[in-house]
This record gives sequence, C-alpha cells and structure tokens, in this order.
Amino acid sequence: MTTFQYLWKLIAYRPMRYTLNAVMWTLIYLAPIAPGLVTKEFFDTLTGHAKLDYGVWGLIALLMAAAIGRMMLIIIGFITDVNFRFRMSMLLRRNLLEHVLKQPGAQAIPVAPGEAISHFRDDVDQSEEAVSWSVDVFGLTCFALVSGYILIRIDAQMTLLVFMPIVLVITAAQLATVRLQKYRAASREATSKVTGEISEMFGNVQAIQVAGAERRVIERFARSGDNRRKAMLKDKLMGELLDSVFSNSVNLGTGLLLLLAGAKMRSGTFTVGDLSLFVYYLTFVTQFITNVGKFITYFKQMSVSLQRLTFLLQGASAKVLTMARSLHLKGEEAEPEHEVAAAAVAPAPLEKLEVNGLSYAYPDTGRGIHDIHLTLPRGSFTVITGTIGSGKTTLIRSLLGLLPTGEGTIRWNGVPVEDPGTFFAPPHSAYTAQVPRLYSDTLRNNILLGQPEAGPESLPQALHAAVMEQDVQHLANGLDTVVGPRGVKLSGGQAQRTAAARMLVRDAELYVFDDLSSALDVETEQKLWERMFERRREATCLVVSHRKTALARADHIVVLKEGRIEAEGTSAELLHSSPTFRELWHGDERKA
Ligand SMILES: Nc1ncnc2c1ncn2[C@@H]1O[C@H](COP(=O)(O)OP(=O)(O)OP(=O)(O)O)[C@@H](O)[C@H]1O
Repeated sequence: MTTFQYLWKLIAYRPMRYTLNAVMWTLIYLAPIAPGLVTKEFFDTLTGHAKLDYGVWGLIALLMAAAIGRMMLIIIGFITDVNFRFRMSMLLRRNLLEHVLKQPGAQAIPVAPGEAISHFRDDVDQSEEAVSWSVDVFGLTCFALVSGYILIRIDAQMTLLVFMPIVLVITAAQLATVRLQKYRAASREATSKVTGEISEMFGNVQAIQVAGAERRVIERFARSGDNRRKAMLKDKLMGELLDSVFSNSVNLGTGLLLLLAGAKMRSGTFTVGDLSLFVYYLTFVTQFITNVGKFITYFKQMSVSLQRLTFLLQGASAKVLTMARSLHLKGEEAEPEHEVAAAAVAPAPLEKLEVNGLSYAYPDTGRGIHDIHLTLPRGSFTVITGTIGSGKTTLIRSLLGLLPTGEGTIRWNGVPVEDPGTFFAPPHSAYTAQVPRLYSDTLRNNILLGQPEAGPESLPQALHAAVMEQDVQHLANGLDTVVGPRGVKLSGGQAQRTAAARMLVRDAELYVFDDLSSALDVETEQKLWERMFERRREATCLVVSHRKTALARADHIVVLKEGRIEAEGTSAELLHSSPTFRELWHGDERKA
C-alpha cells in the first residue's frame, strides 16, 4: 500500500466526519478574509478613500462580530477534529490489536513488547497527524486563492513582488525538511529502542541481579540513552531552525512591503487601507506555506510509520490496518461474529485426532520438526518425549496453530482442521504451556481469564484436579490473592498448577500439557494425573514429559530426536527398542 492510499483509506473510513471537519477548518481559514477587508475600510475611512461608509463604530462592530464568529468556528472545528482524529487512530489501534491477537500465539509480535507499544502509540499518532493536517492544507489553499485574487485585483505587481521572495525562502527551507525527516526517523528509532530496553530490563531484574550484570546493563542503557539524546537534539535543532525561518519570513515580507508601498502611495495608486490588507493577509499566506510544508513533513513521516506498522503485521497486507470496523462507541452493539463463530462450531466429541506429515522449520535457525505422524484415539494418554531441543514444544505449538502453518494435515474425527489456531481452543482443546504466563491479578481472575464462573462447582473442581486446593487455603486472601507481576508471589509449582487449573476449568475434549510437571514433585504429579483421570475419563491427553510418572501411564509414547520421530510404542516396548528412551527413563530414575 502506498502512503497516499493509506491516507485515503483513513479518510474514507469516516468520509462524512472528514468532510465536516474539512468544511469547518476551511471556514476557519477563510474567516480572516472579512476582518482584512474591514480593516482596509477602516484605514481608508481615515484617509477618505473608503468605498463604503460604515462609520468607525460600524467597523468596530463588524470586527468584533468577525472575531466572535471565528472563535465559535474554532471551537466547533476542534470538536470535529478531535472526533475524526480519535476514530481514525482508534481504528488503526483496534485493527492492529486484533491482528496481533489472531497471530500464532508463539510468534504474535516480531519485536520486544516495549517496542511494539511504541509502534502502537507513536506511529499511530503520526498517521493521525498527517490525515488531520490534510484538512488544514485544503482550508489554507482556499484562503490563499481567495486572498490572492483580492490582492492581485488591488495590485498585481505588488502581490508578486512581496510574495515571490517569501515563497522562495520558505520553499528552500522546505527542502531542508528531507534532512529533518531523516533526523525524525532516527530519533523515533532511538526512542523505541530505549522503550524496548526499559521493558526488557524491568522484566528481567532478577536475571540481571543473579548474573551480577547491573553495571553492564546500565552502561548499555546509558549508551542507548546517549544515542537517543544525540538523535533528539538533531531533530529538535533542525525543527526549531526551520520554524524560525518560517516565522521570520512574515517580518521579511512586511519589510519588503513597506519599501515598495512607499513609492506607490506617494503616486496615489496604493492606499493606507491596501497596505493594511497586504500586511494582514501576509501572516496568513506565510502560515499557508508553512503548513503545506508541515503537511509534507507529516506525510513523509507517515510513510515511515506505515512501514513500521506493516512490519508489526509480519507479512500480512497493510490493508489490515485500515479495514473499516465498528469501534463500538456510543453503545453500538458489539459485532457478534465471534459468538456466532463459536456457536456455529458445535463441540463434536473427539473420536480420533490424526496428524500426518506435520513439519515446521523456524525461518532463522532452520530447526524444528519434520514429518510427524500421530494418532490420538478418544480417551488416550499420549506422551511426547525426547532430549532437550528435540522439538517437543515445537510439535505441540505447530499442532495447536501457535506457530505459522507449516506442512502436513491435521484431522479431527476425519475432518481436516483448516485453521488450527482458532480451532484448538476450548471447547475443542485446552493447553498449558511450558512456561506459565500469569497476569498481575487475583488467582481467581488468572484461572478464569474472564470466563464467567459457571456453577458453584467448576472452579473448586478445577483447583482440586490441579492439586491446588491446599495452596489456596494457605494464601492470605485465598482465590482473591493478587499474584504479582507474572505470578512472582507464587512458587514455580504453584504457578504451573495455576496454569493447569486455568486449563481444567475449561471443558475440553483434548488436553495438552507441555512439560507441566517440571516444577512438581513426583507425589504431586502422581495426584494430578490420578485426579485428571477420575474427573475426565473420556478426555484425550497429549503430554510432553520425560518423567516416569507420566511415561508409565502412557498408552502411547513418541520419542523425538532432532525434530523427527525416532521411536514409538509403550514404555515396555521402548525400553526394549529405543536407546534414547532408556536413557531418559533411567535418567529420571537417577534424579528420583
Ligand atoms: N523461536 C525459535 N526460533 C528459532 N529456533 C527455535 C525457536 N524455538 C526453538 N527453536 C529451535 O528448535 C529446536 C526445537 O526446540 P523445542 O523448543 O521444540 O525443543 P524441546 O524439545 O521442546 O526442548 P526442551 O526440552 O528444552 O523444552 C531447538 O533446536 C531450538 O533451538
């Protein structure tokens, strides 16, 4: 998408609001035409050159009326502007957020969270700015045309002589905006780097401390801060320099005007009123050129913002950004599409899940999984095992659509799953990741994640199944205990079982656990599996584990090595046939 198309799409999102805004600001910019003419009449009245005779008080009344009228227009103009701007930027942020939430969960954003936030904030603001300034350019062009016509009719030669040098000075200064734009892009880049570093630093305080890396981290941060300072300084200096050229060009024009007008006034072809009109309009004409320049700068910055926002889309078309959607303002009904979609997919009981030829390679490392075949019959307990880095997590994530689609097919009861990312969610499946992700909220909210507490049974049941009920009793406020950022107030095992309870509180046909037991002792893990089976005999489980507790229960075990299936079968079969399995099995025995 070109920058112009992007601008146009944003305008076309709310065309009536844009038009209303453009009309208002055109009226605001045209408004000074009247007081200019009244001022001219005033001075011409004093020198006896007036064509209309309103008298001094009449002219004062007209000036007052024009000032009040313009004030009113400006107030309305701000209302229309804010309304339009808000909708435009909200559309961008809404679409961007929706896109991120629809991405394969394991790779939702291509940059650090802090950097993504800076795109959400600054690049959207920049786009909003450019569209909003297009309105001003239109209004000021109308003013320039009308005032130019009036001035040329009074004295064409004076108009050209006074305005041409100003146009030249400002155009030359405008050319310098190319450099300004470069500086602006650099300062923006430096700012997002600093924001990204802050967010990573805050998220990793413990890791920094235990590595004794405080000083080095601070030094690195200081270097980034210093780069940002230099970039910002260049940006500000250039901006101020250009602004001063633009604002001083009015004085330059007034000087020229006085020099030229003197001779003309002596010869009687130019009145004092004409002079006042020229001086009065001069400010606005200069403003016109300045603002056109500003618009060009904003437009160029908008193209940088468009590039950065498109990068966040990770290959999706930039059209995603401007797709017209409701913002649900003023009590508009929420789009029912999600509920409809969810209702349409009746949770067909899982009889058999088949995976054929599933492959995925990470683009940067080329590592991943190759040609995986799996069959999970209803009520089965399948364990994926293998050495570190053999591809267990990648297999689970590919199957659940948490990574971009690779090769292979997945069939649910014989029916191909077209979009695993949306399909593998409750009520079809529930998943606990290897690293539990918790919010800084209450334990209850972390488990429910907005799901209504259905009956008096389901939450306590899920806590019991996750072997969490004792822990809740010992927490200061039970389920209403706030767990701290990323769940820091919980132990590793508690955090994992909270994630398990989050999964179990959702009714699902397929339960997927990625190394759930890594922070659990053998006894707790034993209880967890027992309760799991008591509660949901029919549930199908796919579990990543290298622990005997899980391996011994498995109906079927798949051993991965370097992304491929090395062996599969029951534990008894594999102990006989697979050296990798024997190593894992006895390794766990040694640990126990
Ligand atoms: N985001 C990523 N980008 C690039 N390569 C990755 C990424 N994640 C994992 N890999 C690589 O893919 C391979 C499989 O990783 P995966 O996390 O699936 O292994 P695993 O068997 O789950 O390991 P572990 O037992 O340590 O959890 C590894 O070689 C790893 O380095």
